[in-house]
Amino acid sequence: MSPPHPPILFSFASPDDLSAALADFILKAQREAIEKRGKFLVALSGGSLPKTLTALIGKQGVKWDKWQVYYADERIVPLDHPDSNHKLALDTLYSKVPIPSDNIHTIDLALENDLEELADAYEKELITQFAQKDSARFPVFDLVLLGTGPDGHTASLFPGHALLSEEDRWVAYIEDSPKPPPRRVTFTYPVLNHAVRVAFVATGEGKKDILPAILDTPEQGLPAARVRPVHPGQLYWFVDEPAAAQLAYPKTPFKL
Ligand SMILES: O=C1O[C@H](COP(=O)(O)O)[C@@H](O)[C@H](O)[C@H]1O
Repeated sequence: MSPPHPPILFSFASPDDLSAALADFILKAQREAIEKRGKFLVALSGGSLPKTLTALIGKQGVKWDKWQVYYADERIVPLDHPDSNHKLALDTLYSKVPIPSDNIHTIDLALENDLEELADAYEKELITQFAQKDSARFPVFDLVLLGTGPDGHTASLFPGHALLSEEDRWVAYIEDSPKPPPRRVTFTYPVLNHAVRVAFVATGEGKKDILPAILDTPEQGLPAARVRPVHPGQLYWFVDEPAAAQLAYPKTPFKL
């Protein structure tokens, strides 16, 4: 099997420039996905990511009715709680665009007392979506959008955690997240690393110390550095200048 492609790093002068380029990138991914399978399968993160998607609001060509959106990770709190990744995406994006609510796949909080069951139920929701055409062992998202914390975690995969070695489950749970809230569910590497494309987005000075550890010395094995989609999948990094300040990794001029 061919080795994974190296990550492609795009750096932008400002968060607004980044957001505009990311919107064009997403639109291209959407076009290709709809041509290929009639829908656009996207996984979203929480944290600082949703606000980088606001350039999609009102953008020509976005086929919101074709999007099927899942969460790369979610915190076990009510869906209208300020810590909920869904609430963040709803407030920042969905409430401002015509995406059908049936196309947004949230966790089932009726199962919150049994996280194994809750994670299984979310995994089944993926199986329903992907079983139609992809008979592969893993779901193949058209686009996974990730962030990384200052500790190098991504989704809810934290440094040194046992979940970094999960090879079978698509959705796993943790009850000891070092970042609150402690109870969460997360996609595992088998899902993240079978996507057609994965894009990390990192903005601001707060990310400048961790990015070299992820991109320049990936052998350190930080959770974000372990995202390497299998061939022919492609990994992209969208960063702004303050986040990129200490990176040696070569930048590629942005083009679609
Ligand atoms: O807890 C989380 O953190 C990461 C990174 O968040 P950021 O605010 O530092 O960008 C986020 O990607 C993840 O979805 C979230 O649950």
